[in-house]
Amino acid sequence: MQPENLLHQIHLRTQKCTVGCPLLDRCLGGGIPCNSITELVAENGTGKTQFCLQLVLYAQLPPSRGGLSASSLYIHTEFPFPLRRLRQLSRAFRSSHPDHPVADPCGRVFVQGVYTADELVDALPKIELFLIHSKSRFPLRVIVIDSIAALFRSDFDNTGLDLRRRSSLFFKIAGGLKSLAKRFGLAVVVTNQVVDLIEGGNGNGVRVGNLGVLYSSGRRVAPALGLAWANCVNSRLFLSRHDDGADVDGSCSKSRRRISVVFAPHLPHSSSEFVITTEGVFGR
Ligand SMILES: Nc1ncnc2c1ncn2[C@@H]1O[C@H](COP(=O)(O)OP(=O)(O)OP(=O)(O)O)[C@@H](O)[C@H]1O
Repeated sequence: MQPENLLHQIHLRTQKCTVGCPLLDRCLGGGIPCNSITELVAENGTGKTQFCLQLVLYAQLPPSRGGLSASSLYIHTEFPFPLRRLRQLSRAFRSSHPDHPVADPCGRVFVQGVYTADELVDALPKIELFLIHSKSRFPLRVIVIDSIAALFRSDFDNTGLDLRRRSSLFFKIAGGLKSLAKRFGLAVVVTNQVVDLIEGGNGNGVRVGNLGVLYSSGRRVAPALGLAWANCVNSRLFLSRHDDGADVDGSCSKSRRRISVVFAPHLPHSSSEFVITTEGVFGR
């Protein structure tokens, strides 16, 4: 067997979950892969949460339509959970899939608030028990953590001790999630924020993935949580935003949004523009 055949087989065997748009699925090689952790990284308001909300609804579709016939667990780390938006997307999902057998798709999304990294570590064995004992027609196959960065924003100082404690928590959380993902065939998605990089500097001097530099809203940015966390995720997708200026009536500004593959074991570099509408997130 040649190495490239092996890679081809792994790629074919990994089930993917549609993100709810054929153009975006194509850019992502079929959707969000199971058995691994995918990170969405972007500045505030770019659409990370919109992607995740759409994913947990579309995961309910059968595999013949790109889904996993699955329920999802949405762990939110910032208050409040966007329930109204989930309901709005759910209505759009229902009208585009009138034959979907579930009357209320929101009922297949379990929502849990977790507000510290230690709480998340404590939640992992409970999620494992739930996965072991769940006998649902729609088994839990998607876990979203929105956002992982928020768990590490406070409570940690810039001392050696705290940095070690932080890295150790990264590895505990990512190790636990990866093990669950592999054992139960889960698609795990985590969102991460960005920090501004000082113009002229080269960040931490380490290039991670296909894109040398990341720009959003005209600013050079880098994923929050740094290199230790970058090594914890399998795939990283970067969502960027570029404002085109104010509308004619001056009421609001239009944003062009783009999703790009920074690194992924199963994908070359690719990218797609996308828009967010009342009905959801769509590539174009
Ligand atoms: N009902 C809606 N109709 C159209 N666009 C919407 C709607 N709700 C949200 N949006 C768009 O989604 C954007 C917010 O996206 P989202 O909350 O996913 O950002 P985010 O990247 O998760 O930000 P944060 O890091 O602050 O959570 C809004 O700026 C708006 O453009």
